[in-house]
Amino acid sequence: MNVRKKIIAGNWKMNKTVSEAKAFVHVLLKELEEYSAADVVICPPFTALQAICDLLSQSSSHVRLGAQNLFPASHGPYTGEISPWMLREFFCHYVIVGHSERRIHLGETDLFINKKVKAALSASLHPILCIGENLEERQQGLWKEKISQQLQIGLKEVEEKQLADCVIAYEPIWAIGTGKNATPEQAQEVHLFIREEISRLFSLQSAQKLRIQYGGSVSPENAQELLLCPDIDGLLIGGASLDVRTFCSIILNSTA
Ligand SMILES: O=C[C@H](O)COP(=O)(O)O
Repeated sequence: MNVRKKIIAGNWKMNKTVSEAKAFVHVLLKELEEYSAADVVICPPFTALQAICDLLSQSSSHVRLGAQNLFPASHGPYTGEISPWMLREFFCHYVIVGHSERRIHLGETDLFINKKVKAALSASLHPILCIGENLEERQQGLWKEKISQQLQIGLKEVEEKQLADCVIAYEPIWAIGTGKNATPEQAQEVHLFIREEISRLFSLQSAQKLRIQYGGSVSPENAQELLLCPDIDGLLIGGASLDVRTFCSIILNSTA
């Protein structure tokens, strides 16, 4: 039986001022006052973490805070970077690592992402490790090799007991922000493959416990059928998480 609790996360990317973030969270907390069916996570820009942390600490909601990135060191001469311990100050529970936008625009490699995964875990943060193939790799039938490599290197030296604190997000690059989501069949095929790879790298038991999110053009129209797939345990939502009513409708209509 699938006992994995669904996890719906909103990745705002480089969007929203602090006042916009506060207005969003006020409505979110009201809409989700009684809600606990899935874990809900908001990943705002660093600048809004303090304000959202304050709002969440005054509420009894189950909404969790996540960051969009971290640097794999506790402190030091890394201009412009944020350490895992700084994120802990805002009671962040989750941190996105390895998002394809950072891999593409900032040249992040699997090895560097692996350092971030381990840094997050050592500070008791839950890394959301993003993986996924680009259009060319999909068209050439190379997605298995790509995903296998991202998992193998991204989770290198992660202990099996730490894997329980990780979330994997499958985000096909060709589906991000394009309005062309992976079909439930395509996503399920990859999620099952990810679980098999995790079983190979760790154990069947750990693979069965691991939560695997789908991300890429999730909308109120496609969220429910994606979440009905047996190996899809949640969603990592970009564009559709920016409007609070849309985000709430996805959560309430697809996980209640
Ligand atoms: O982290 C979120 C993903 O990149 C998906 O973004 P999107 O929902 O705008 O396609």
